[in-house]
Amino acid sequence: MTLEYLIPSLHRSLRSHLEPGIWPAGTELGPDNDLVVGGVSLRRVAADFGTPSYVLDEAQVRQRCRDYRAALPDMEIAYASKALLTKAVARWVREEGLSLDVCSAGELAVARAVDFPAERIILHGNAKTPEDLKAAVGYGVGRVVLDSFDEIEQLGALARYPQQVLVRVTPGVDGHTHKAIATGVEDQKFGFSLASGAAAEAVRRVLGQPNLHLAGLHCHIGSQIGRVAGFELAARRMVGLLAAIRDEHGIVLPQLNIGGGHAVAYLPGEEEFDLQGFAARIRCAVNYECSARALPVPRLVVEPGRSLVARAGVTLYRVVVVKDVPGVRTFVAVDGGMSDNLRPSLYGSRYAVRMFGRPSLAAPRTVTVVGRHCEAGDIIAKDVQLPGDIHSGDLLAVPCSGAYHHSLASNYNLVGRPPVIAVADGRYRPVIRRETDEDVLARDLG
Ligand SMILES: Cc1ncc(COP(=O)(O)O)c(C=O)c1O
Ligand SMILES: N[C@@H](CCCC[NH3+])C(=O)O
Repeated sequence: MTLEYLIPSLHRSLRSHLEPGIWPAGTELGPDNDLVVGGVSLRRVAADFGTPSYVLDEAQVRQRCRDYRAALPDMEIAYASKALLTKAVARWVREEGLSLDVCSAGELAVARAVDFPAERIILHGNAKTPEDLKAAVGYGVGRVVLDSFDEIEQLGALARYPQQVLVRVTPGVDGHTHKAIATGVEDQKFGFSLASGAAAEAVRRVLGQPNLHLAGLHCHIGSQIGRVAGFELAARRMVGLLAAIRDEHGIVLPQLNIGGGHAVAYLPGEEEFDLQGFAARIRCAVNYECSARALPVPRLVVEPGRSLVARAGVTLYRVVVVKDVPGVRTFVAVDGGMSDNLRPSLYGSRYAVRMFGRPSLAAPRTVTVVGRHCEAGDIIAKDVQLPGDIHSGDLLAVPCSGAYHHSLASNYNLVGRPPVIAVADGRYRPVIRRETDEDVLARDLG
C-alpha cells in the first residue's frame, strides 16, 4: 500500500498539479478534477460535443506565433500547415503576420477561403499534381518549392508570368530523429541531392526556364529534431551552394529557407527546443559562411509546423472498457484511437494521459490506453499511470495533440473523424464538425 493511498490528501495534492510544458499555457484544474483550457471546462466540451474531440487553444497558437516572431524578428516565419489546417487556424496565422506553407490544392483551398495573402504562401510537395500546380499558379502563390526535374518542366510550361521558385536541396544532414521523418539524408524522395550535383543541375535547368524566377534555395532536414547542430550544418552547406551558384551563374539568390522540424515536449520532463539558441547559432553560422565567401547574407525563412500547434491541442476520450489480462496488463480502451492519433502506430510515439471530470482518491496504477480499432497496435499510451478506480464512462485527456493528429486522422472502421473545438477567453465553438454516418454514406455511391 502506497503512502499516497494512506494519506488521501497527500495523494490529492500530488495529483492536483499539471505537468509543466505539455498542456496549453494557462490550463487549470477546475472543480471535481475538471480541466480548464482557455477558460473553458473540458467536461463541458465533452458533454456538448461528445468524444473523441480535439480541443484547440487559440491563445496558445497565437502565443507560439508571437514567440517565433520575437525570437526571429529578422526571419520570415512560414507556418507548415500540414501539422494542422482549418480555416480558423489559417486566419489566426494570417492575423499574426506569418506566411503559410501548403502542400496540395486542398491545403491551398483552405488558405484561399480565408483570403490568405498569395504572396505569403509557399507551395511544397515531392509530387505536386497538375491540379496542385494549376491551383498555385491560378492563385498566384508567392513561391513554389521545386522538388524534381519533371516538376521544373511542368511548372515552366504552366506558369504565365515568371513564377518565383526555390529549389529544394537535400543537404546530406542527419537530424537524429525517427527514420520515417528524417528528410535531410541522401536516401530520400524529397529534394535534389547536394552531394551528387543534382541540386546544381536543378538550378541550371530552372535558370533555363523563362517563366521561372529563381528566388532562392530550400532545405528541410526532418521533423521533431531537438538539436540545433543539424540545422546549423545544413545552413552552412546551403550557403556553400549559394556561393557556388554565384560563381557559376553570376547571380546572388536572395532567400534561404531552412525548413522546420523544431521538436516539442510530448512527455513531462522532455526538453523544450531552444528557439533562442537556434536563432543565435543559425544567424552566426550563416553570417560567418557568407562573409567567408564575400556573399551578401540571404533573407532566412523558417517553416515550423508542430512547434506552433502541438501544445495547443488536447484530445478528449471516454473510457469504454477496462480489461484486466491477469499477469499481463490492464487495457483501458477508449472511444477513439489510431483514427484520431496515428503517431504511436507510425513512430512509436509516447503520450501522457490524464483522467479528468471526476475526483478520485484511488492510488494510481499502470495501464495501457488503447483505441477501439481492429488492430492490436492501436495504442494511445503504453504503461501510463491512471487512478486505480478508472472505469467505463470516465473521461481522459491527452495533451500535446495539436500537431499531426487531426491532419493525419482517418475514418478507419468508419468511426467518423472527431470535431475540433476551439477555445478562447472562456468561449468555445466547433471549427471542424464531427464526421457523421451521413457524411460516410453521402460519399458512398452504392
Ligand atoms: C518542407 C517542410 N517544411 C516544414 C515542415 C514542418 O515540420 P515540423 O512540423 O516538424 O516543424 C515539414 C514537415 O516535416 C516539411 O516537410
Ligand atoms: N507526421 C509526422 C511529421 C511529418 C512531418 C511532415 N513532413 C509526425 O507526426 O511527427
